[in-house]
This record gives sequence, structure tokens and C-alpha cells, in this order.
Amino acid sequence: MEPELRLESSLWVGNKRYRAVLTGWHFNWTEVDKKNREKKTISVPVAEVVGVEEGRIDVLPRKSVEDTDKDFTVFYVKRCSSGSSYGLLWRLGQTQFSCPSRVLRDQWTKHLRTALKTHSPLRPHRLLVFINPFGGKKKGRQTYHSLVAPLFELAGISSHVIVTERANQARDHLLKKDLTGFDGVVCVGGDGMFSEILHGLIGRTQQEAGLCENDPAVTLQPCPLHIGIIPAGSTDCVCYATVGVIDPVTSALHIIIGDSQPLDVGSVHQASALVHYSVSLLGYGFYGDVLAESEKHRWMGPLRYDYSGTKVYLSNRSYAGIVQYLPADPVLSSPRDRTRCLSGCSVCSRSTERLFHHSSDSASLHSSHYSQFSNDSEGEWVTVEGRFKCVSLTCMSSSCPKSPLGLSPSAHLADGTGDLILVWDTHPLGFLKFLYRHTSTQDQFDLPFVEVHRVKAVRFSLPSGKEVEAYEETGAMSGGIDEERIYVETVSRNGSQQQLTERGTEGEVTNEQKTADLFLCGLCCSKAPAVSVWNCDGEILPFTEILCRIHGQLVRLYARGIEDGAVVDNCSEENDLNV
Ligand SMILES: CCCCCCCCCCCCC/C=C/[C@@H](O)[C@H](COP(=O)(O)O)NC(=O)CCCCC
Ligand SMILES: Nc1ncnc2c1ncn2[C@@H]1O[C@H](COP(=O)(O)OP(=O)(O)O)[C@@H](O)[C@H]1O
Ligand SMILES: [Ca+2]
Repeated sequence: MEPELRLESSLWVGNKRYRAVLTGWHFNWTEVDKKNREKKTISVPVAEVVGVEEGRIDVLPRKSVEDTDKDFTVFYVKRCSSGSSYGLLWRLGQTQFSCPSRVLRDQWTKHLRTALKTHSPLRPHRLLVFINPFGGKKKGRQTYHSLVAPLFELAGISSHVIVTERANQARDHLLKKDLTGFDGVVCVGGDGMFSEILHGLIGRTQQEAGLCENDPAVTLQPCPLHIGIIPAGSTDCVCYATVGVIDPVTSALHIIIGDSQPLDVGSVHQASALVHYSVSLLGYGFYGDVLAESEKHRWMGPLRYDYSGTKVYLSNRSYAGIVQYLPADPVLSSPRDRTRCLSGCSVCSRSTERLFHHSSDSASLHSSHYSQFSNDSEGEWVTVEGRFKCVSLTCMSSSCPKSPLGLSPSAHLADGTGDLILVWDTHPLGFLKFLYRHTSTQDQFDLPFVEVHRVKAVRFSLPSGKEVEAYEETGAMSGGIDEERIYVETVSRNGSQQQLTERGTEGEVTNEQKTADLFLCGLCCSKAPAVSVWNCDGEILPFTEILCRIHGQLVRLYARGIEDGAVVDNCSEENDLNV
């Protein structure tokens, strides 16, 4: 720290005197009694100071409580245990200080603001905010305006807000519109909305870099803009797995202080075309069937997954398939090592070095992305074939309120790998045991019909003859194989063939709905369908035979991973605003 940023003086909070010190990375104030004995110290990392204002200020509603020219107010992050979740809730703390003179007050506010700039270089100044008004319980707009916007305003962040009017509006905006001047993009919605932002930003970055997203062997360019998630969806898995709680205020504070969490992304391809990106769940069998069923019951909101989950479980299906996977280096980590990827994870930090060639310089992070998919470094593919209850791939733990440790509790957010979970066909009670274990700390992989592998890529295909058989079965109800084929629509985007996927717009029959409808015909047939569908972060994919490759740390979120619950809970300190 530059020496001139150090500042120390007596300050008053109410009628108590404090010795305040701004030093290094911290702002501390220690109560001093009449005999000059030091009592309790409050210490706030400068990086967690939200804002500094002259006067005595309250935030909600924002008003100057008392206008004195010797006072200033500091707003900062406080942590509270969240009770039910593993992560910590963040709240806005505030302390109003009085100085002996106006000159000293100005010195404090100037030094604190300079320290903020020095110690949190990634704080956003301007954000592009997309609100899905129909996500989850349909409270996105209200959540943003009542809880998030006042905090952004306090932190001096200007935001351009777009309330979406159709599915894929956010994605299209990010692909085509001028993004100059924005430091990040905020998504107010669920995993489907996040997926739109992900597609828009990854696509835009590759367009500008002249890279072809369709080729699974291409090393994609990491996105320069950060993504913030204000949870307002049904599953909110990406938020939960990267922050540890579903709480709009906590997420807003992570955005304000410019936290940065890299995230692995899977690119899903069919033949030589990109179909979709995935971060949370690429699932065939049970999870695909649940999604297809749940699309019919969107009106139920988040409950649609419980209803559909029960219905699909009772239908007791399994599907034939061939799964091929490219194992990750087992020396680095394992999905069964019982570790957890927490804030500051050492496995992910080491991966940054491995993925980006030993550089802490962000410019070279972007230019020298390690090629891990070229033929000579691929390694050996492993093939398994049989009948599965489900085949799932996740780039991270995919923890969510339904499953607090997630689909793969030891998976890492940013290690360049995904976890492939194979659940072989088994009796219904065995499968129920597997599902039920997701809701507790019991190991869902410790079952004889379950396998988990840490992988760099996965291929899925149907045993020969099965695809035709599948189309014939669904075709019997819906008019034949050609009808299925015409649902697969490709459009040209910037010269490349790109799969167009739309979901959820009322009154419009989309590709996914058509694919789901075809699939659901199978549900009412006496004969169970021979194929399932892929659930890709809440989207139904219109293909069965796919290849997915994991791209290490392709995007960055305004988050820091799940904080260890043992970290000090300072919520009970005085002056908590409890926003
Ligand atoms: C007997 C108790 C059974 C409990 C089963 C618990 C298993 C839960 C694992 C959930 C993993 C979720 C991974 C995330 C998926 C989301 O991308 C996706 C879309 O979310 P959204 O856009 O918010 O709608 N959600 C799902 O596919 C829901 C799967 C629910 C399965 C029961
Ligand atoms: N204005 C809109 N009308 C209809 N669908 C929308 C709109 N905005 C976004 N969507 C789509 O809604 C889907 C679900 O959104 P999401 O916010 O994830 O809610 P949920 O978690 O409840 O599924 C997303 O795939 C997104 O593309
Ligand atoms: Ca990973």
C-alpha cells in the first residue's frame, strides 16, 4: 500500500471514542475508554467497503439523517449465518463516524475512496441488467427494484435495465448490440435466464475473436465481461453453487465489490454444430424426462419440478445408450475425494496456472489459453454401454436448495473438468435411495449401480438401430419421423450454422416444446419410449447423440465461491441495516 493511504485518528461513533486506522487492506476502528484502554475492534477489509458518504446517511429509503459537515458514513459487508444453507448471507452494515473537524472528515472520505479503487479493481461502474419478469415466482422485477437497485445506487453503479419481453431477447441483445462501456452483465432470473446470458456473451466473444464455436476442438476465448446473478428463478443452481445462498442482497453485494469467480463451461455439439453451452446439468434419462414433463406445467412455478419428478420417478424408465468419456488427470483431484470446492479453492487455483500457462497477468490469461483438446493431448477415451436410469454431466457441484451438496459434491467450479455420473438401470427403490441421498450428506455415489468419473469430454450415442426405433415409436403418435426431423431448425448466425433454441414464450410453439411434445407422446403410450431427451441447464436439446467438451474457466461471475461457514459471523454487531 502506498504510504499516503495510511490514515489514523480518533473518531466518534455516537458518544464513544474510537481509534480508527486505515492501513494495508483493512479499515479498523477500536473503542477506547476514558482511561485510554482499547476495547472491541471492528475490522473491515477495504475490498468489502461498499461505499463512503459525507454526512449521516440511511439507505432504504435513501435519506440524509442529519446534515453535519464533520460526519461521514461507511457502508460495508457483514456476514450472517444462513441457517439452512451452507453459505453465508451478506448484509449491508453501516457506521456513522464524527470527526473533530471538516478537514479530517474530507481526509477520511478521500483516503477510503482511494483505497477502494486500489484494492478492488474489478468493481463495476456500469452494468447491463436483464430481468426475466416470468422466472420462478415471477418476482424478478420487484426483487431488483426494491432490494438491488438501491444498493447499486449507493455504490455509485449506473445500470441500464432491460425487462425482457420474450425468451432469448437477452441473448440476442448481447450478440448484436453495442456493449461498449459496460463492465458486466446482470441476470435477474433463474438458470435458464443465466444460460441466455452465457450464450450471448460466449458467442459475442468468439465472434469478435474470429473463432468458430461449432468446432469442439477450438480453444474458446474467455469472456471479458463478468456476469452477476440475482436469483429469481426456480432452481437457481448456478447462484447457489457459486455463492452458497439464494439471496438477492448477498448476490448484489458480491457484484458491487467486484468479486470474481471463474467458471467451467461445457460446449455441447451434434455432428459439427454447436448445440448449446452448459454449466449446471447436462442430463439424459431421469433429468431429461423431468424437464420435458415439467414444461407442460410451467404455471405451477418452481413446484413443477417436484410434481414432474414424482411422476417421472413413478414411470420407472431406463434407457439404452453408449457413453464415451475422456478422463481427467486423476492425480489432480477425484469426484470421490470428499473435498469441497470452497472460496479460494486450491485445486481451482492450480488449474488456473495449468489452463493459462503460469501467468497472473490478465492480458496473457486471455491470449494463451492452454489447448487441452488437441489430438495429441486428448488421452484415451473410455467406452461403456448399457441401460441407464440417468446419465448426467456437471461442470460444478450443482448444489441448489433441493440438494444442498449437489449432483457432485466434490466437483470444482473452475478446474477445467466436469463430473460424469452414470446411474445404471436398477430397481425403483434403489433409484429412490440415490435421489434421496441428494437431499442429505449421505454419499449418493456409494451405491453399486452408480459410477462417477472426472472428465474433460463426453460422447453419447444410441446403440445401433435404437434411434430409428425411437422415432418410429414416437412417430406412431405424432405423424412420423419426418415431423420429428422438421423440428430441428438451423439458422445461420454470422456465417456459421447454429442451432436455434427457444423456450417459454407464450403462444409460440418452440423447438423444445415440439421435441418435448413428441417425447411426451411416449409417456401416454402403453409402450415406454426408447429414447429420452437431454436436459441442458433447463433447455431440452433437440438431439440425442451429442459430444460435450469442457472449457476451463470460460466465463467469470461476480462471486467468490462458497465461503466456509466457520468464517466469522458479524451480523449481530450494532448498526446493521438488515436490508
Ligand atoms: C426424493 C427426493 C428427490 C430429490 C432429487 C434431488 C436432485 C436434485 C438435483 C438438482 C440438480 C439441479 C441442476 C440444475 C438444473 C437447472 O439448470 C435446471 C433449470 O433450472 P431453472 O431454469 O431454474 O428452471 N433445473 C432442472 O432441470 C430441475 C431438475 C429437478 C430434478 C428433480
Ligand atoms: N419475457 C420472457 N418471456 C418468456 N420467456 C422468457 C422471457 N425472458 C426470459 N425467458 C425465458 O424463460 C426461461 C426460464 O427463465 P428462468 O429465469 O430461468 O426461470 P425458471 O428458473 O423459473 O425456469 C429462460 O429459458 C428464458 O429464456
Ligand atoms: Ca469443473
